[in-house]
Amino acid sequence: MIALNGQQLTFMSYPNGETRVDGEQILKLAESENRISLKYETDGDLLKLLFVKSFLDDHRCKASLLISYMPYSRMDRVEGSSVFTLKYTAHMINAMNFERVTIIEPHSDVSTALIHRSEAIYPTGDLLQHVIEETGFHTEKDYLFFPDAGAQKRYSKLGGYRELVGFKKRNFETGRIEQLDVVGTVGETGFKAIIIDDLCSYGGTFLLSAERLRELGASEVYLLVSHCEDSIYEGKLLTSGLIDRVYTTDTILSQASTDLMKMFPIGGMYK
Ligand SMILES: O=P(O)(O)OC[C@H]1O[C@H](OP(=O)(O)OP(=O)(O)O)[C@H](O)[C@@H]1O
Repeated sequence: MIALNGQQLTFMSYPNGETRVDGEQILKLAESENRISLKYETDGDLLKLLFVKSFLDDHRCKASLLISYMPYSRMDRVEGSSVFTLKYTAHMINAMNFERVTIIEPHSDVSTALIHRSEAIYPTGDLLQHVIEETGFHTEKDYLFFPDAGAQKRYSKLGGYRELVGFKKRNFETGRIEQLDVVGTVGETGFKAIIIDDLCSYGGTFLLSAERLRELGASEVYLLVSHCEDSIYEGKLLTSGLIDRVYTTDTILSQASTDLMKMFPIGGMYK
């Protein structure tokens, strides 16, 4: 999905699948300085972004870009036979020459290192306050849980909480999380835990996290994840009985289809 200055653009397709871009629609919304928002749904959105930005360039209109979820941000290194596709996605975005690129919670610093004139923003800090109020979380006796060192680093500015960190091993051939150990100890049992991370795909990471936290004595386990794919509904997390509620945003997810999920409209806020 592409929005220009807060208005979603519509695209038609030619019979062979090529995209028909309506220049009149773009020019009606265009100003001398423009904000393009990308809500990544398919790779085709990257091509649409190129068409819109190039058309604005031809009309001497400047544009900045907001990326709700940075596509390929997890492919931030070479792993086995997996290609470093984030690097090539960043090349594409750099070639479009935006004035400024703002990325909502990229998976790692590699995204902002590769994309020119970019910055990352982290709405999870604000959302955590909502979750704390809604769940009755006590900072003196309850815990935040980061499933891996990357999550702990990403949210290192969230000070003043008791923390537990996971150490996870993913099999890159199958994509499955094969092991997740908790680093740190807890005092009393019967505590609440909020798992915090950037992305939920099938939810395997959080299923194992919730299992470990319950074994340690957690009585309530919540998940706060900034980006959530619709594939969460195909995984076992929501039916496991191990998670009390999932809090996420609309940066990827289309809708919260169960009461177990709460979706904050962040993508809209940053349009
Ligand atoms: O729902 P799931 O399928 O479990 O995926 C979610 C996990 O995947 C991502 O990490 P990833 O394992 O890619 O992190 P890495 O950079 O440490 O490999 C993300 O940060 C979550 O931790």
